[in-house]
Amino acid sequence: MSRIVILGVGAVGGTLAVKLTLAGQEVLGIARGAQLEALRSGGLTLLTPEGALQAGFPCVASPAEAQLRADDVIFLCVKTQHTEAALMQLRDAGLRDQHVFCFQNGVENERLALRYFPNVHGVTVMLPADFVQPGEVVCYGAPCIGSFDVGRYPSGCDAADSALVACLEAAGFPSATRAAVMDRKYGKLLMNLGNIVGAALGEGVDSKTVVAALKAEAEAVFASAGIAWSDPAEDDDKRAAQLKIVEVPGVTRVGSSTAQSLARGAGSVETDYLNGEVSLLGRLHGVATPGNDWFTALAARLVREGAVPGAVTLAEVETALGL
Ligand SMILES: NC(=O)C1=CN([C@@H]2O[C@H](COP(=O)(O)OP(=O)(O)OC[C@H]3O[C@@H](n4cnc5c(N)ncnc54)[C@H](OP(=O)(O)O)[C@@H]3O)[C@@H](O)[C@H]2O)C=CC1
Ligand SMILES: CC(C)(CO)C(=O)C(=O)O
Repeated sequence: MSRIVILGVGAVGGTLAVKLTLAGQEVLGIARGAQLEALRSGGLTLLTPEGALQAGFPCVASPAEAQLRADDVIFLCVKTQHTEAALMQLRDAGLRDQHVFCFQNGVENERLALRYFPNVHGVTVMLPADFVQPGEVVCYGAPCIGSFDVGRYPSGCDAADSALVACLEAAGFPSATRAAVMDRKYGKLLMNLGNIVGAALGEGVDSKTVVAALKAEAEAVFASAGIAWSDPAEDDDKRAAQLKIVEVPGVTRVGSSTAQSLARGAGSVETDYLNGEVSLLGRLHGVATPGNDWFTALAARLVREGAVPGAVTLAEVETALGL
């Protein structure tokens, strides 16, 4: 397939860059900060349950330096709070009708992208990976590192989706086109409501009751809003069996992408577009979402205070949520 430009070479973008490069695909990374320096000097190392992989690929600091081509395919792999700025950079760099694939959680990225670009696709990302050290990503999925559903936004599938699925499969990611890809992304959003819970409490804490309360609010909101959703883990037994979270020897998993943002001191988290999406929909459709509201506010507080994962006690959460 033609050149793939990966905007955001972190956990998801970095994993894709290494696996696609090793499969012979032309890749250009767009990265920043210490990660850009590390990628330029030593490439990216991917630690997986089955051993380490390493790849070098060209990297630039912004879309303006990418010399975008008419047939480039863009992978958006930044967290949602960085999407608008990334889209502006792409537009200023001359992006027009090239296909943009949102390899991101939440359901807002595609809508943001479609305001500026006509060919936008959603991707459901099943790929548990940590990015904490520049130059290194750790993947915990086995026997496959990750899997994807791909489809046009808001719905449908086209030749670009099929070409991408073939390319992802050739790189070792079980993938499928899906005409209703956003149904899947709403289902994935339910899973991601627990991101901030694990980040706040720390990964070892039993937070099942808390997460179930957040999901129940979201399901009530989806029902009132008439939003269809499907569970990405349940309705495809074959692919579910292909990806389990397992240990990587010598490494302790940090946790969700939200926990990693706190651990890295990244200065922002994605919660406004995960739990905050539920709050927004609740307000639009007259459904109370006190648990998701509370965690969205908590996330902002944790960022403000420079907190690390595990800074909050279960007792504080249970009191706040009345559990
Ligand atoms: N990590 C995971 O296990 C999973 C993540 N996801 C989703 O995938 C998406 C990406 O997450 P993830 O890979 O974890 O994120 P990361 O924070 O690991 O990687 C994103 C990278 O993009 C960089 N970046 C942001 N804006 C720009 C820009 N304009 N130009 C260049 N670089 C930029 C960030 O830099 P900086 O750090 O300086 O902000 C960071 O290095 C999110 O929506 C997430 O929810 C989905 C499934 C699993
Ligand atoms: C499902 C999970 C938690 C995998 O790590 C994820 O999507 C994320 O980290 O954002």
